[in-house]
Amino acid sequence: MASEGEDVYATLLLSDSYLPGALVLAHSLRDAGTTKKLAVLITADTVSPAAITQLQSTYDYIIPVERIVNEAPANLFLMNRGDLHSTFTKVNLWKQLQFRKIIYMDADTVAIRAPDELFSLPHAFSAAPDIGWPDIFNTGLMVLTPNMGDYYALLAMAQRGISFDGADQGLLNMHFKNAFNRLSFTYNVTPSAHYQYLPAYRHFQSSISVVHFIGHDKPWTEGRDAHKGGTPYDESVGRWWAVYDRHFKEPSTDSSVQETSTLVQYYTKGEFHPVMPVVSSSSYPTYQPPESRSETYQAVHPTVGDQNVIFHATPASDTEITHATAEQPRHERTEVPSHVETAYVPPTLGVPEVKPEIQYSIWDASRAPPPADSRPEASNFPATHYQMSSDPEPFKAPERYPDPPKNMWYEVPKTPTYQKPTPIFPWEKDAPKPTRVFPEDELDVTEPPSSELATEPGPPEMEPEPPVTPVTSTIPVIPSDPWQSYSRGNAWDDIPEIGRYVGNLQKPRKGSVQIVHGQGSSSVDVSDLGGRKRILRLTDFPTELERPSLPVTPAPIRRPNFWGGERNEEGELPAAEGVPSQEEWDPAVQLEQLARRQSDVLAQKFGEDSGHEIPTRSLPYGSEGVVSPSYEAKAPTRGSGSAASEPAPGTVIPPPSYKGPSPVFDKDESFLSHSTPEPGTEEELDVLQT
Ligand SMILES: O=c1ccn([C@@H]2O[C@H](COP(=O)(O)OP(=O)(O)O[C@H]3O[C@H](CO)[C@@H](O)[C@H](O)[C@H]3O)[C@@H](O)[C@H]2O)c(=O)[nH]1
Ligand SMILES: [Mn+2]
Repeated sequence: MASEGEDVYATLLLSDSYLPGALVLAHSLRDAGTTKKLAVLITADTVSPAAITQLQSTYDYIIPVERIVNEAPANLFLMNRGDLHSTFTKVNLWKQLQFRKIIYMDADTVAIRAPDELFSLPHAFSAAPDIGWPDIFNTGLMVLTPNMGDYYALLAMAQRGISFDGADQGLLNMHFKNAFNRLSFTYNVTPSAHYQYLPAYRHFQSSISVVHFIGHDKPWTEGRDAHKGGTPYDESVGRWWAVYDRHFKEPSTDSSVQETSTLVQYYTKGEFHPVMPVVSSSSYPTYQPPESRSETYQAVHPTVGDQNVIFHATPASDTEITHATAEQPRHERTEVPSHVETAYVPPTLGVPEVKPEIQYSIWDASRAPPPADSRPEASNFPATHYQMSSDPEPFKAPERYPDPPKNMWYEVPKTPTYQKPTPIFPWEKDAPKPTRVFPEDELDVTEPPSSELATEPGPPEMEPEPPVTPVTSTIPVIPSDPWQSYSRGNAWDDIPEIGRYVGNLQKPRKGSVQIVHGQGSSSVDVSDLGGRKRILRLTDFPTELERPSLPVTPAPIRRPNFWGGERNEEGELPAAEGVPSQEEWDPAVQLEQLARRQSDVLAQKFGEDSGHEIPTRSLPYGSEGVVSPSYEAKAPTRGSGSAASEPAPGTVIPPPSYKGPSPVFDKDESFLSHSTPEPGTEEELDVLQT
């Protein structure tokens, strides 16, 4: 753990592919004699354990941080650097509060001299100008004071993808704007293959502290022979390789370095020469190397057919490392016995141990076809077998789980956001505070509750309106027989404000409200004002005594009849013209009259002497001599019936003709010619019955 307020050099490793850079940087600082500690921020999801192990040999602090990915990386492609999708992770530097000051250096920088003096700067943030746009700073070297204010501001920007170049340099320049302490360019010299200002370089060359290999190509991805010239860039690349060779070039004089350098070589173009442990010695045919090459050794990757090997560094990295081993100087090795077969151990699975007694393959794929009897390429891939657990013990949860992350942050709102809604109803203003009491808490209460609430309300007290007293207790005592003392009142019946409110609502309809006064009545006329207490018992119904008796048959509702006629004043239907009144209508007499009339007509038509005798016929069985009890023979008031033609009661009626009505009947002959209307609707029948 870092001591309080320590100064530290820090770099960032987002992928194994920058491992050579990170290690060369650390060694360059150490070699330059810095007294400060070295820290490396790593993203554990994209850096392999083998790389971390390698870092531990050089760095004092390995600090895992959350990877911050730019979710809107469009601007990155403007500079063709999609591989910089996660450089926002640099933001995590600002929350390393365990350090007083940090000199951050990209993993693609190399120190010519250690710039320890930068720790003494009073400024919170310092950086050197960028060669592409000198008004802004380059973020390959920054002197910063960790603080959470900048951290949260930068994090918020990063999460929104705010950066003009899609990476950290655009983001940090947008945040700090011109508020940065501008460092000399000598602290972050960024030469390129196209560097043109040679006189300046020569003039300031001796004061250069740090060189930074900006751009897609890095010294370790181009190989040691790529820049052998004398340009400023070539010279800078040479400085990098000098540090590399001091620590990682094989054969190393330092045995500890030799044991752990394989992974670095793997990510350094031209430096990887895998060792292949023996897997079998006799069961496979052997390969005899050509005589001419028997004294040299060239290790090759056995899984590919030629010597240009491309490895994907990590699943999360899109950086490719190319090894052109065919161009590399061959390493002298002991001659490999001809009977030895080899196997490949991928360096990412661990750093293979190089033991002097291990013997090597001698087939050079660049010069000869594969041995005729060799095994398939992938036959020696390592295989791991996993077995299902046969442990019968049920799973037991551990006693405690790891603590939640400490760096989670949530600000509890200081003032509650809840606001009481504005009252709508009048009673809301003086509403009693709600309380919650359980019945068992109240069992020892002997005092009955508020009489107005718990007992049957008596006659209303016509008192001057008392001041509003809020209901103090809403907890009734549970009686032995709850039905006896059950109140039909409501709490709000006793609150005058509610009475007034409902009264106002009902004002326009006051006249039609049925208010029952009387003994035992609990209702009070809402119109009965005059300074009296107005109580409206909405839920109280009148007792049986109070209720007026209802008519057995309710009076029918009179409506316009279906003939469309108006009612007369009494609401009766208008009298039909020519229709005798009910009292005057005796159906038996009418039948007789009809029959007789018909006979008369027939007699006139056919003559007395026609020879046709109209037979007499009795009335249908049971209807002889039937006279309506209410019948009183009267002269019809209207109609065509003649009084003279009416027979006296009891007269024998001649039998009717069954020829029925026919054209022989003249138009105006006096017999019943109107048809009986359809029976009326129920309403009309109601009217008729009364
Ligand atoms: O696959 C990767 C990519 C980047 N890095 C780290 O991120 C840094 C920035 O990437 P780099 O390739 O060095 O970017 P530059 O080519 O230097 O590009 C410029 O633009 C970058 C994005 O704005 C800035 O981070 C640099 O400081 C600036 O010099 C590296 O040094 C590493 O520390 C990795 O570890 N792995
Ligand atoms: Mn860089």
